[in-house]
Amino acid sequence: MAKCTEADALNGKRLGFIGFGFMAQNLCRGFFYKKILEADQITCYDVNQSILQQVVAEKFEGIHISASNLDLINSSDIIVIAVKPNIALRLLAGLKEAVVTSRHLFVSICAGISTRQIEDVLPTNTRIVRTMPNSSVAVGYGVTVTSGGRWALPEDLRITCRLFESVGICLELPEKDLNTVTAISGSGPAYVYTGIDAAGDGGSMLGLPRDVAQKLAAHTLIGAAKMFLETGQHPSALKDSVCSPGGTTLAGLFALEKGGMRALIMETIKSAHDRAKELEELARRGSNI
Ligand SMILES: NC(=O)C1=CN([C@@H]2O[C@H](COP(=O)(O)OP(=O)(O)OC[C@H]3O[C@@H](n4cnc5c(N)ncnc54)[C@H](OP(=O)(O)O)[C@@H]3O)[C@@H](O)[C@H]2O)C=CC1
Ligand SMILES: O=C(O)[C@@H]1CCC=N1
Repeated sequence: MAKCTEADALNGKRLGFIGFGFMAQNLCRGFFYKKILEADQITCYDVNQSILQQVVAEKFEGIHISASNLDLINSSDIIVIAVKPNIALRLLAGLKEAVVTSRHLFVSICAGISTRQIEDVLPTNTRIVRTMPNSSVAVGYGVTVTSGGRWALPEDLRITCRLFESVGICLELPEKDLNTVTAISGSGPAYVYTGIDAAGDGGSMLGLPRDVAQKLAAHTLIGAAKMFLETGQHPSALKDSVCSPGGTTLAGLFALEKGGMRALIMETIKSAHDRAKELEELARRGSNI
């Protein structure tokens, strides 16, 4: 598991987003927040031009808006593919050959789609890095995993990691693991939000203001995660240290175990992984169902 750092890898690079929906905006917000790129270095294109103009004016002043994906590629060095998986391959296959040149690096954030699928629709030798970031990049606490395609150079992985490391942690793993990563950290924020929401309901049921209960739950998550990461102790040992004999925690854990929490989390990850694999096949057909 390689961790990447490269201080000046992004100097002067121009970054373009194909698709400027939730995730592209999260990334852009993170890059702005961490001041990793100047607004002038970023270009975006989205089919929803009027919404795009409004979003850029309100949140990302100074970034460029392209008139088409072709224009965007012409004016960018690093192209982030940020459309839905079922759209990506057909969109890329529709690009004229001459538009994609050896100076371009394509960075896909699409769930399920393999580097081989992208390579197959772009000119031979096109450099591609597949990534799986998560939405927390927006606040600088993202988790991203990268994997290089057949023609990606070590420098391409360094640049990509530099980019994503600026908005969280970034690891490089073999591509065979990317669907599992998607199921854990890519989709993970949604599981966590559901847990915070449920804690809000539980607290509220007992008379605590819902927002207070949600905040307690969120900070408890941050604290427990930091304890695990910083002490290096096994999660079971940390759990045991909270459980006083005959106390409240074991009473709560008993309810969790009866409800099948462990199996449920494992099943959740397996289901999301299996869906990522399905997306690979669906992308081939240009379908999402
Ligand atoms: N959301 C997340 O937390 C994460 C998402 N991802 C991946 O990121 C990608 C984008 O997801 P997300 O941001 O959630 O999706 P969104 O639907 O919010 O964003 C995609 C955007 O691309 C637009 N679009 C559609 N066709 C084109 C086109 N031909 N050219 C340019 N833009 C186009 C869409 O418009 P329209 O809506 O009109 O179709 C939409 O605005 C997906 O592949 C997903 O797997 C990865 C990690 C986390
Ligand atoms: O739900 C999805 O398919 C995308 C990929 C990971 C997070 N959102």
